[in-house]
Amino acid sequence: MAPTAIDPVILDVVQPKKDTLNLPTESRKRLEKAGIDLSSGYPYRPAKPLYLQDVQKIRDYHREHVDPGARADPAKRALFSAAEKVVDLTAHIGTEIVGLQLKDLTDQQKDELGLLIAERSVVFFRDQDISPQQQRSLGEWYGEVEVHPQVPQVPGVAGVTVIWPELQATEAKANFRNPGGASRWHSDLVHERQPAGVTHLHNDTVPTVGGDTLWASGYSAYEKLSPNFRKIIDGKKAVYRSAHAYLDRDDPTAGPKYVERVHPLVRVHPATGWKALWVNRAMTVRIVGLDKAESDLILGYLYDVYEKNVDIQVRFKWTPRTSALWDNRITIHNASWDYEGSQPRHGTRVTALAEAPYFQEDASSRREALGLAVDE
Ligand SMILES: O=C(O)CCC(=O)C(=O)O
Ligand SMILES: [Fe+2]
Repeated sequence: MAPTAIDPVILDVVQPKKDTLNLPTESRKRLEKAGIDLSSGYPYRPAKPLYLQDVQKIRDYHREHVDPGARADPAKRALFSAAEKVVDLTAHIGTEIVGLQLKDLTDQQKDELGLLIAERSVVFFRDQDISPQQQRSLGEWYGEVEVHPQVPQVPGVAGVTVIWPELQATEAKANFRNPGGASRWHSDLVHERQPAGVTHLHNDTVPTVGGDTLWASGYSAYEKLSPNFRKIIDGKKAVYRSAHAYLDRDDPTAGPKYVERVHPLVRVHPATGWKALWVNRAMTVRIVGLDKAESDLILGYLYDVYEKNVDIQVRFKWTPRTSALWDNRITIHNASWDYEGSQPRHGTRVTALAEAPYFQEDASSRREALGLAVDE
């Protein structure tokens, strides 16, 4: 049966507006240097699949995931000895590496970087000379590179998505009071059977003022909870839903529906073995086994702990050609839209999918593992 009522948001996504925006000069130069064909419009926007049933089938099977960070030298000698400087940006989260080009990392350094990202949650590299193709190759090291059914992509390089807030604002209204999109606390691709691990965003053009991105630590959010409260949520599961909605082939008049998936509320990172709170306000629907009112109350509290404790967050000021690599298993993030589209911001992004989230009762917390004071 043909759909009779299609949500305009979906229509926008499947029927691209062609080239109404100017690609920022430095972004264009980078893409042209990489041999990207811009002649048929930019970005490339996949139109299918459009139906929930089709999207649900994508990657709905088990894949082995061996985490590169889990086999790395814990001292990260190859990475650290080659870097000019390694600077922690806050005590809990965020490290900047100076003097290395991501495209030139050895296999050993890539493993060690995987472990550093797992420990520090997000790692930054400024002044990178990296093509979308090199970005995808690096992403493949950390897991299967996700190819999104709807999100705009770099033409000819499947799996490299385009993060261009100006473009996104043309699809879903954004304004100062309701910026929407990535400008709210979230984590990427939670609806996948094996959700996002390492995501690498390379911003080639950024505003001179504003457009920062914030990350918060899921390890530390978990450790902000009392030991008794941790016992309540340990082992619980929740329903997570996709950022994008799709038409239901069996019920096309019902409006857009999300892909939903059940995962643990607290998960363990395979490289560090530490427990992390894994919720986000944008995409967690409910805790399985609780009444809605109970679930809403607990989730609301967990979001607050995660979003409001500034000591477990990092706020990063971008400069052009900076790469950020973060681990979605242990963080939430939020892109500030304070510049309100007044200046261009453009980047390319690759996400590596990781293991199916798991919980392990006897796993430690980060503070326990680091020998810091706990439970006070
Ligand atoms: O634009 C940003 O800083 C982050 C956007 C985002 O949420 C993402 O790339 O997953
Ligand atoms: Fe995101």
